[in-house]
Amino acid sequence: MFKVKTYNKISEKGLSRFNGGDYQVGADLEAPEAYILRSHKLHAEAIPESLLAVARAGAGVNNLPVEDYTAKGIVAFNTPGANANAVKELVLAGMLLASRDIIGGRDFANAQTQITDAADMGKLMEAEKKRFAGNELTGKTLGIVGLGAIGSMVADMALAMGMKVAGFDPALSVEAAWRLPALVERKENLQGLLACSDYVTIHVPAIEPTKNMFNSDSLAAAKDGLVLLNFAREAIVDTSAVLAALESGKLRKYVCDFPEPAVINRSDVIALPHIGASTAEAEENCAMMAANQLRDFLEHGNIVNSVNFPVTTMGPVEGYRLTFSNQNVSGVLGNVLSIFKELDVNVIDMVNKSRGDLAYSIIDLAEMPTAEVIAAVQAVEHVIRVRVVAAK
Ligand SMILES: NC(=O)c1ccc[n+]([C@@H]2O[C@H](COP(=O)([O-])OP(=O)(O)OC[C@H]3O[C@@H](n4cnc5c(N)ncnc54)[C@H](O)[C@@H]3O)[C@@H](O)[C@H]2O)c1
Ligand SMILES: O=C(O)[C@H](O)COP(=O)(O)O
Repeated sequence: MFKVKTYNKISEKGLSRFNGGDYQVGADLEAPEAYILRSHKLHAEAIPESLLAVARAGAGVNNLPVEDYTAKGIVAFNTPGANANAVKELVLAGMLLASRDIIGGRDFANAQTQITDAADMGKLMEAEKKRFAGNELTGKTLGIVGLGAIGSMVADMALAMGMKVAGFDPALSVEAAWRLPALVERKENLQGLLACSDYVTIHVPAIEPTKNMFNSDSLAAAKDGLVLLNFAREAIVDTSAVLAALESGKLRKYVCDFPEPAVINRSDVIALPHIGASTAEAEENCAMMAANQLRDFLEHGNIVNSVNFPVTTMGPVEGYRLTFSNQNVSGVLGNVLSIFKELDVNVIDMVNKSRGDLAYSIIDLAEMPTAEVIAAVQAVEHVIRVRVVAAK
């Protein structure tokens, strides 16, 4: 029996993935083996000894103490790309709302409750519509910062809208590069991207190198009248620099999914309450992916889409499987295999992968390892955590 503790509201379709397995799922569980959550912040919470894995149903993991998890051999998962389409669609909405005064026009029309005659209403609308005119997106340049799952979808969408697209992503993976449309013009630095763009949309993770990436220095390079869209995280943008740029006209509009008090109720800010991934489709996709990944790890020891462990898979467990994580230094695997030799344990198959300072191994054994074997592996220098899983 595995206990999976939930934080936030997780889609039922995702949680139903635990049906048919030996699982207890709920918000009030003691000594859980796993968490599944969305944006709930876990930095301040004690980490239970029982915890083996944490699945973030979503992309950003800045709400997780990932380094602490790594030190304890706890696997942190996210769900890459599972909510990207939802964010892409809201970016389009944000650009449209910033380009034409759709919200002002809606508010104006709704305010005319005193008019009862249709002809009078029509006359007023025609007379006042010039106040809400704007610009089209076609022909304008969109700069995309971060060309991963969301950034590449936004690029496709903008090209389909007839926009020119420029991108900046110094950490672009080969896989992400393959996904990018050839028409995206690659920029070598943020300033170059800001200088050529009418709209700039941010799709990078909140990590140390992206903290306050949009500050008074970088914004100074922007084309006058830029529309900046932040559907990534608050920490990436220095809000006081954004406010100064709005005052000076350097920025025309700031569209933001992570509002701070200083941006609320300004006519040049469109503030939304972190709804980029809040569609039924994205919530289901993320929850199903997170639950599937958790089950594969808890039942078989396999790891995909972790943010701290290497991808390590060996299919479903058919007999007896021992897994262990260790600091990535030489000799650990050899020492574990020596124990198997000494204690007469037959290895059937194995895989060993590393990622930075961490390594992880899955080893299929001919028999259930005894308590003596497990304790001996756990005692090997640099081994962090040992688990045994067996076929049902
Ligand atoms: N508003 C929302 O509801 C919502 C939804 C999903 C994701 N997000 C945020 O958006 C972020 C991106 O999501 P994603 O799914 O596209 O992630 P992703 O990992 O697929 O893409 C992130 C991209 O940023 C790039 N990058 C990293 N550091 C960079 C830097 N210094 N400069 C430029 N590029 C850099 C990476 O190389 C990668 O290509 C998430 O980390 C999360 O914070 C917000
Ligand atoms: O990083 C993400 O995936 C988004 O910010 C979505 O967060 P949410 O799951 O809390 O809506």
